[in-house]
Amino acid sequence: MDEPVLLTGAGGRVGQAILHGIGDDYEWRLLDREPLPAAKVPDRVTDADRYVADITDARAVREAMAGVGAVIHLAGDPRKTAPWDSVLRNNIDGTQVVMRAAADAGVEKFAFASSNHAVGGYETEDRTPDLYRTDDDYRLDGTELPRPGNLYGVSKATGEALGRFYHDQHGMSVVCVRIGNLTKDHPPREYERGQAMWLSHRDCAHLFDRCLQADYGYEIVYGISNNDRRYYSIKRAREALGYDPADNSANYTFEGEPKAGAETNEPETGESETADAVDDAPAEPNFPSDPDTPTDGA
Ligand SMILES: NC(=O)C1=CN([C@@H]2O[C@H](COP(=O)(O)OP(=O)(O)OC[C@H]3O[C@@H](n4cnc5c(N)ncnc54)[C@H](O)[C@@H]3O)[C@@H](O)[C@H]2O)C=CC1
Ligand SMILES: O=C1O[C@H](COP(=O)(O)O)[C@@H](O)[C@H](O)[C@H]1O
Repeated sequence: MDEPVLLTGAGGRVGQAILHGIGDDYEWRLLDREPLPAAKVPDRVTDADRYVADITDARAVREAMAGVGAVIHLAGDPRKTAPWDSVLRNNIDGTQVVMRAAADAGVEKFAFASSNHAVGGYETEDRTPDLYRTDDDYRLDGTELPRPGNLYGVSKATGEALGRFYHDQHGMSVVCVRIGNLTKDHPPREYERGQAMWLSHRDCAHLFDRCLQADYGYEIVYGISNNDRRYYSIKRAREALGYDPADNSANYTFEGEPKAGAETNEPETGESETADAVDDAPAEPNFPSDPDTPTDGA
């Protein structure tokens, strides 16, 4: 794969998990609408490779895209309660701008941060909470139709469809990663659903590394760790990308503490400035809420 790799939304939680894991392995171009403090930027990235821009600004995105070999596209509104105005602008329009610029620039590989919320509607009343438990064998595997449970999920399903279009019409390799629930050092505490879809930081970095390295056409995969308790299959991620996750939420108690004797090998990342910065990331990031627009089904 040709470098550099453009990482949009580089300053956020997922972006920082990726940079903390594989920040030294690629030549990066980082784009975020917020300026990134030095602690969030790998040493080798020069000022010229840092873009403060909004992804809906087509001219700025085209400039950042020039000469890029691959894209990891994370920028957007990550809130499951996000109103339509925001997901329309940041997640749908923004994703189209980035994908179009990538296709026009001849980018080889494009990894899109989709979400579990693109298929949240499968978590019906009769399936839950059993679905979140080890002895339930129901699995979504990425071949099912999207079934969003909120407007944020609709925007992610739309991003997946845009990816299909840019693959079919322009030949760009596109992988849509339906990310589960990313948390650092331990699975979400006291949250069955979150523990079933946990994605550890190092598995996140490894998964997006595989998105940059593997050969594929168009794929939808689930981005979760190797959790015993899960309702998303990671078979396709293993087969198409060579994903080989290291972590498993079963090695932690319901409260998120490592179980005695279990291999809780998600390394403590507290020593890293970059990781500390991630930990401090706001749970509800920088998006104004708009009471006049619907947030159906949050
Ligand atoms: N954190 C998680 O567990 C999950 C995240 N995702 C997706 O992964 C992506 C990243 O999520 P997080 O890192 O958690 O979110 P975050 O809010 O921590 O990071 C998003 C970053 O994108 C930037 N950004 C937002 N809108 C932008 C725009 N219009 N132009 C330029 N930059 C913009 C923000 O400044 C921020 O640095 C999102 O697309 C989200 O929907 C999907 C599933 C789970
Ligand atoms: O798409 C996303 O999903 C995760 C997990 O969803 P939740 O319903 O369990 O909170 C969420 O944490 C993240 O912010 C969001 O972007």
